Amino acid sequence: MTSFRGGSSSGAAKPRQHDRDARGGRGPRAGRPAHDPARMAAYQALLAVHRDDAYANLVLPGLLREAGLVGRDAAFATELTYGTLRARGTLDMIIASAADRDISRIDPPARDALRLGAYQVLHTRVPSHAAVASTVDLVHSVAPGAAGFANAVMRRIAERDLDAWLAQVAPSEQDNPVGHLAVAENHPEWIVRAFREALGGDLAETAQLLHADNDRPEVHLCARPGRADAIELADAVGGQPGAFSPYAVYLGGGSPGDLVEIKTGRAHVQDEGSQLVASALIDAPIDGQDERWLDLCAGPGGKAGLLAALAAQRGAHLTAVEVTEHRANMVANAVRGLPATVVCTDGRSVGSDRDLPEGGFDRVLVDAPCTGLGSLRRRPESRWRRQPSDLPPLTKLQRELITAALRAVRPGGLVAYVTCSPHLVETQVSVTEAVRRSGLDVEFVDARQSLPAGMPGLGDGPTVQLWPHRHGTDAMFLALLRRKA
Ligand SMILES: C[S@@+](CC[C@H](N)C(=O)[O-])C[C@H]1O[C@@H](n2cnc3c(N)ncnc32)[C@H](O)[C@@H]1O
Repeated sequence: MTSFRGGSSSGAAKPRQHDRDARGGRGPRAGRPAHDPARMAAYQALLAVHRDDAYANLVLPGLLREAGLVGRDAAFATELTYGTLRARGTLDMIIASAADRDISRIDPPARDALRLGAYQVLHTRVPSHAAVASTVDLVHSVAPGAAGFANAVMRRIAERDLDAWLAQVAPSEQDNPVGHLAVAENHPEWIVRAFREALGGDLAETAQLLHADNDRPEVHLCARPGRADAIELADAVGGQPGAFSPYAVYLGGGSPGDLVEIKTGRAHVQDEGSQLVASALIDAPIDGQDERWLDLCAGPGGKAGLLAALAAQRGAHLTAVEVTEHRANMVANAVRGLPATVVCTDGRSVGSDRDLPEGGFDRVLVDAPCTGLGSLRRRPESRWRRQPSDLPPLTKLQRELITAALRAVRPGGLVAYVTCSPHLVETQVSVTEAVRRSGLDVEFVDARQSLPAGMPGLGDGPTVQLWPHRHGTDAMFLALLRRKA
């Protein structure tokens, strides 16, 4: 049932942003061989993230496999990798203070090894002497000339606990409460300011959010409507049905990729918040025809998979648009066997692409490219990679895609604008500006009405902001718009 229309990959993957870590970084074998596969796997993951702009969640499974790490060793390597990446900014301040030099003046291989070592000393139950010795061994292996330096720095770090270091390197709580919180909770200050603003200025709640960002999130599955039932799926995988989405299952442990339910397309991995905002578009009432659904930014296909499964149940058809070819292929996989057409084109070409006629759709999802600040807990490195300068090009694209969606939907139809970011500039500002500039007659629909009855913490409407610390979901934003004429 699924068809695919290919196109150019005009919006090719964004160019890599090389930070100063890109200058170097060595794998093992430069000096003494390492005898600690778990720490070496974590080190190599850090190296790939900092030198090659890799994503830890993509690169680590392969490193664990190559090293033959399973069970507790794999869990330890994972904890070291994710924890070190999350805490990087604060660890760097502590390392710089202990080394008495700017972090940029420490060679990348030694720097990553020290980050791993400092994380163990300050955040884990690994005894300090073991953390110091294993770090020096690691530096011997990857940057032999820096072993003495690493030994001295690690010993200095191990002289104090985390609170004592925070008192030394963080701004004082009285003078700069946001700066203090940022260092104590391992987030860049500009992100803490943005979160606080989105939470109405409530610093105590912001602290809860930052804390939730630092917790290892559960894996959520989506039981595909018509193919699986959430309660049966939860039983089958040893998980729990979700608190809010009727399709959600919280996976207790294990690797989701190994589950037969995933391999056979009965379920897919998807944060519960993503399930809620996608299904809210379909559950909101509209008058008249309701068969032509459009997902304007579909790659890699999580929401398209859910929408296409719902389309199969409700006699609708999904057009799933994605600008990059490799992501369009992922969408095609996600909707295989379901009533969907995948179109590889720019979503802004509504009216000029034959697959995207003006007024040709009853429901349109715009899950726009964004900073992803709402899923920091799932992407440990991204909080230190993102910059405020990412916002202007993203918000421009967001507004253009919303405008395209408003042109694609028929009068009376609905558009859902979704971001995986709570940054007000990407949420409220993008959507109100796009509506204002569109010149079309558009009204905001109360999105809370399309979420499960009794769901707490949804604010005053009409838009909805989900939160990790309130709902256990990623911080997804949802605005529902009805085109009146
Ligand atoms: C936030 S992601 C969408 C996630 C997706 N809805 C899901 O649930 O898996 C945004 C997607 O929009 C794509 N994109 C970026 N610019 C686009 C454009 N001009 N037209 C269509 N897709 C675009 C990106 O390549 C990316 O795959």
